[in-house]
Amino acid sequence: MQIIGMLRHVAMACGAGQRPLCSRWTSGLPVRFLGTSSPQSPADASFHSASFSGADRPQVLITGCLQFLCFDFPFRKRFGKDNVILSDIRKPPDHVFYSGPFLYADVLDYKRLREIVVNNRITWLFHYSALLSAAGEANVPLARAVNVTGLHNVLDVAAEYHLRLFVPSTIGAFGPTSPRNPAPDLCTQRPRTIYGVSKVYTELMGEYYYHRYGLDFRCLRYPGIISADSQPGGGTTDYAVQIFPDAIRSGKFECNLKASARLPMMYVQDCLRATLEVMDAPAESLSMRTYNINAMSFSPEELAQEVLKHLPEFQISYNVDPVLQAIADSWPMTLDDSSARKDWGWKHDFDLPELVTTMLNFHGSDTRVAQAN
Ligand SMILES: NC(=O)c1ccc[n+]([C@@H]2O[C@H](COP(=O)([O-])OP(=O)(O)OC[C@H]3O[C@@H](n4cnc5c(N)ncnc54)[C@H](O)[C@@H]3O)[C@@H](O)[C@H]2O)c1
Ligand SMILES: C[C@@H](O)[C@H](N)C(=O)O
Repeated sequence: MQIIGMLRHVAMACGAGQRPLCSRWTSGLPVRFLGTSSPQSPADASFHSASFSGADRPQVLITGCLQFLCFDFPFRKRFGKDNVILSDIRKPPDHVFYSGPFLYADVLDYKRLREIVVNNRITWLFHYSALLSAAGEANVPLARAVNVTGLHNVLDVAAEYHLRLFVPSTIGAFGPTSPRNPAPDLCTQRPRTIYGVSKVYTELMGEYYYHRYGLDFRCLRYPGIISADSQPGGGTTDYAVQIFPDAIRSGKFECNLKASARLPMMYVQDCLRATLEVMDAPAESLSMRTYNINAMSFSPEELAQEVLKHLPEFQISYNVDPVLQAIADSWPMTLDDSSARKDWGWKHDFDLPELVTTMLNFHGSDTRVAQAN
């Protein structure tokens, strides 16, 4: 029903002339990108994968790259500095602006996305723009626009230009009626946040475009991602990022989730490696288009215990936010990622002790540099 509703919405928008490129219809579906192409079978879909070989380096576009997940380093290292275009609607900091191509790209602007893809001969697209769980509940219309309408634009551009498309999903795509320990790849998914609903829609639409148009869509359900490079962007798992700078700077941390709120988490380096690995995987090795990936699973209490091993004076207190806690309660405690491990060899490197050592070292050296300056 949800998909039909969305398609109806697109149909109405086209009828009202809001989408100039949406002028033709096939089998009752919007075909702003279809031209004369006919539906492709999944077997045809592997054609797109096979076309990237030898010296044929992917030309990469990344949307929404400026906030939490810092894609610059591994992606440019992997594909070459000039072959990766970073984009966002925010103003880039110096280190991003001077490190390689950066463009303004609002994912709500379909024509601009097409222009960037055509002018730069883009072949792979990583679509990261989104509003996260807490930010989405704070502004549902904006989350619906960026996470759903933005996704429509990206899917259509990717299908039109035969791009390989990666879009992350999340543990937030599960809901209170999903199995929690662990959540398998395929199960009931009835999330209660606009973020989760938009990500289930992403998974289904990507799979649909794969079957219907042969789009090479690949998707991973990320756990809560922990990185030291930037500020978290309004998620339920943000506490597990903020605890480290607070522990180093003040020796204290006030947590907005319960001590026992256990969630799946992953260090950013594992997350980005998984993303590159699934994009590199031969199409024939993928038995599905959306995979769970798992690394560690911990509660605030357990994370604090691990921090205490390094900082014996560290104190954690709890001031539980009921909205965030309700979201956390509806998410899995851990994910079953056996299919990712079997199909394309996924294996995480960072468990809780390595994560804590790495994060504290990063913020410790950061603080020491700041003090020295
Ligand atoms: N951070 C996590 O723990 C986590 C976990 C699971 C999945 N993910 C997924 O990874 C992706 C990135 O997450 P994040 O933590 O970096 O999010 P974030 O909120 O920190 O960053 C999102 C980026 O999207 C950009 N954006 C917003 N509106 C836009 C628009 N109209 N056009 C273009 N860009 C726009 C923002 O400027 C921002 O830079 C999201 O799709 C999210 O669902 C993240
Ligand atoms: C889990 C993830 O999708 C994001 N960090 C959030 O909490 O919303």
